[in-house]
Amino acid sequence: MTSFHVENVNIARFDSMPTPEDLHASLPLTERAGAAVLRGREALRNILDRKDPRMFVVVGPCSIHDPVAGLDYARRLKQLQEEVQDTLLLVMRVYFEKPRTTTGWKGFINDPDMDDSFHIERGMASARQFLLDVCELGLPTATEALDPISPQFLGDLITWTAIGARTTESQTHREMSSGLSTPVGFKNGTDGDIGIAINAILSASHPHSFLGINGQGKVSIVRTSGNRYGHVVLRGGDGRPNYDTVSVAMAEQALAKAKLPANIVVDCSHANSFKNPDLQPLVMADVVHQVRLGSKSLVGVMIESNIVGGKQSIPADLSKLQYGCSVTDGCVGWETTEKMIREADAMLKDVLRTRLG
Ligand SMILES: O=C[C@H](O)[C@H](O)COP(=O)(O)O
Ligand SMILES: C=C(OP(=O)(O)O)C(=O)O
Repeated sequence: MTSFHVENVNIARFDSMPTPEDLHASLPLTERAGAAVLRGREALRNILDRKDPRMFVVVGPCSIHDPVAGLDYARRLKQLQEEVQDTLLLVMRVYFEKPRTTTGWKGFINDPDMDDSFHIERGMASARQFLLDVCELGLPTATEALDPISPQFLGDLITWTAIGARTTESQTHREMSSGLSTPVGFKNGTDGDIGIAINAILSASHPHSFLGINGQGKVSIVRTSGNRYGHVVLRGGDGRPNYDTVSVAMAEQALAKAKLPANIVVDCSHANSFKNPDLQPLVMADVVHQVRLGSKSLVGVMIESNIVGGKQSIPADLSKLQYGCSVTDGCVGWETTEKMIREADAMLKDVLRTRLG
């Protein structure tokens, strides 16, 4: 035993977490929730394989911070899904992990009490409960996979995964994606570079071996078989949108050059709307218009939406939080969301027949 302090110099302490199996045992996947996940994944694969002419819409809050409001949102979305199911597959954004440009609240798993107490063990359990509740409604869910360990805890409840603009270039995230059970949308970089998303799709389509944990929480060599359902998400960047016809055509060319299927999703938020939620309907209408004009590569859109439009900062006194309003990026409110989706449904009705040819 030496007196040298050379290891974990900057680690204050380790606290234990339940294992993924422990959490699954206390909050098991139900028959109904599992069926919703499988149905949603199959529908997405069919859209990406051009066996289903519909578009998918990843829609919901920028981040979940209040499960009660989140479930209120999910119930509304479920009703809307029934109305538009012939043209659109709605997948609820259930984002618990927020990548920050510098610092800020990192989401419901990391800090469920939003007071820097960082009860990750409770955050993970509440996140699983929330996902179960949404899947029980029969709604498919979408999330950003940021922490490479989280999918072991939550992956059975996820239908679509995003790799964010800040992590698409990360080898860790590409390796993780190669083993995910869902289709994965890779965002272009924050600087607008779509090349990193194409490299990510290529990388994730191959098998990888890397370090991770298994269901018993044991450090393991994870060996994956590769994920062939990677696709690009255009989110704009460097202060410029990239959902216009020229940008979409350039993305199609880049995908063709890489011998990848032309599957493109447009994120109506972020740099595509200069983070101004009021502009998201314009982006969505433009994308749907491109589909009406014959675009076959546009398979989906993303909307940041909540019950109440806009955003709020996290107050020191949490009782002052406005119900149903984002604490991260600004969102469109529920009425606008309904209008955007109903208008898209109406615009797509007569063109879907021609999409599979
Ligand atoms: O979607 C959410 C944000 O755009 C992302 O987490 C970055 O946020 P930030 O720039 O406020 O840190
Ligand atoms: C962080 C997000 O997006 P991006 O990675 O495009 O910034 C998001 O969709 O929540």
